[in-house]
Amino acid sequence: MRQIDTLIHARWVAPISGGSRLLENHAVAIHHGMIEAVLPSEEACTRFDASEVIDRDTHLLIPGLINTHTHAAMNLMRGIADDLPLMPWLTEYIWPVESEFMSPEFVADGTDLAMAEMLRGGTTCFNDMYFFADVVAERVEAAGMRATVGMIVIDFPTVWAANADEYLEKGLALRDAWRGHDRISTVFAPHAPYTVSDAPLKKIRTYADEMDLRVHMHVHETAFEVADAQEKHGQRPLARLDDLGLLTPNFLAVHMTRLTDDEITLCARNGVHVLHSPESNLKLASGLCPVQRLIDAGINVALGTDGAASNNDLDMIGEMRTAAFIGKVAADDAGAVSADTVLRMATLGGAEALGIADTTGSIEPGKMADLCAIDLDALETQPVFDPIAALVYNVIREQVSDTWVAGQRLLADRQLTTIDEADIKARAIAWQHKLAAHSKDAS
Ligand SMILES: CSC[C@H]1O[C@@H](n2cnc3c(O)ncnc32)[C@H](O)[C@@H]1O
Ligand SMILES: [Zn+2]
Repeated sequence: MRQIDTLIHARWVAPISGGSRLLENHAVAIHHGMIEAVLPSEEACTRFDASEVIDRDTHLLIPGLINTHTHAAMNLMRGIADDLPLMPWLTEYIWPVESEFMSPEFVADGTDLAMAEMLRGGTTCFNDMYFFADVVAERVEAAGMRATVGMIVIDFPTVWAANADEYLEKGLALRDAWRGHDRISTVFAPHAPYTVSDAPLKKIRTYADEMDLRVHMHVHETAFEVADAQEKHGQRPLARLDDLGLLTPNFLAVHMTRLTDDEITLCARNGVHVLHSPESNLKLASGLCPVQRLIDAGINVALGTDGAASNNDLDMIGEMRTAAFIGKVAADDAGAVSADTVLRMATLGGAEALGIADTTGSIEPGKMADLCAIDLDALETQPVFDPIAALVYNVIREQVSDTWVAGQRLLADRQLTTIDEADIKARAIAWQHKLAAHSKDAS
């Protein structure tokens, strides 16, 4: 018998890749953080002697969910300014609060709160875009999560950097500091076409090509953005980004509403990935992303929540349901954006977008054990004809029992193992008192 670290027996396993849609009564064998085998439970008992055996006999085991677009620390601004469209939300509330309160402490506490929420909802990896990315990386390291951390650029001075060159310098220093880390990597993160000028975008394009790094950017979020770009640059944002050479397989375009057929063809031809954030798009009334049309054109569409100030949660299970529902309406077709499609978007599609699909995103030997167990035993989930459909159309995130990253159980029977829940809750409430005067309700 082979000695291994962990054997997880599950009622169902959805591996996402490898040919089987759903396996019943299977086990996942884990050693040194890596998946060693996925095999029938009975056979696993004869082949492996595990130090830890975990039975999940009413559960569905899926790859850990990958939140491909968020601003984790914005969890501290959850509910500060609701019921507003993007630009007034940003310019009258969010940016003023950020300019007054942004600090390493804010980012540390906000990121911890976000990671606690994400792990409790089955998310194992997130792609972040925020200030003090050095602090984000340190908190991710401490919590044991996986993340791609944004080397942000925005063309106005903040407490993080004075100008685009300094943002880039700090980003590249961050990349050097975390290069080769097994769970943390860096991506360029220019904020949006309307906040970053041509010169820094050209530099980012050159660096991204040279270093083969992803470029994560809000694009075509609203009709206003598109109209404003036409007025200021004489062309729509995607056309400008294309002229700047940014539309490549390294480009991650967040939001992507108001797309023409030609723009979809352009993105497909250039291998652009789309990071779909349906709840933020709905709440800010930004617009619809034509997900099924993008998929039909051959574009990889992944899923993200955006920040908690525009969502107002980091619930990837809820986001899957919303993506499926709104995707059907956008396509005028109940068969569009199926449960299987959104589960793939939230797992392997996310890993492909972030360039980490050799490490995570599916349950197969050789990948890291980034996993999520969901208990389907709840009365409200019965009867379970199809566990994947139940997950997308019925389950709530409180049914997530366990979350593993690289084989480490970061949520065990709904208890976080690396983040102190009571402490982070108290810190969030302390920030609420500091920020209270800036909330929309107070004005
Ligand atoms: C440069 S750090 C990130 C920057 O983005 C702001 N932000 C958060 N959500 C959105 C969104 O949906 N669209 C555009 N900008 C957003 C955040 O407040 C930071 O300032
Ligand atoms: Zn965003």
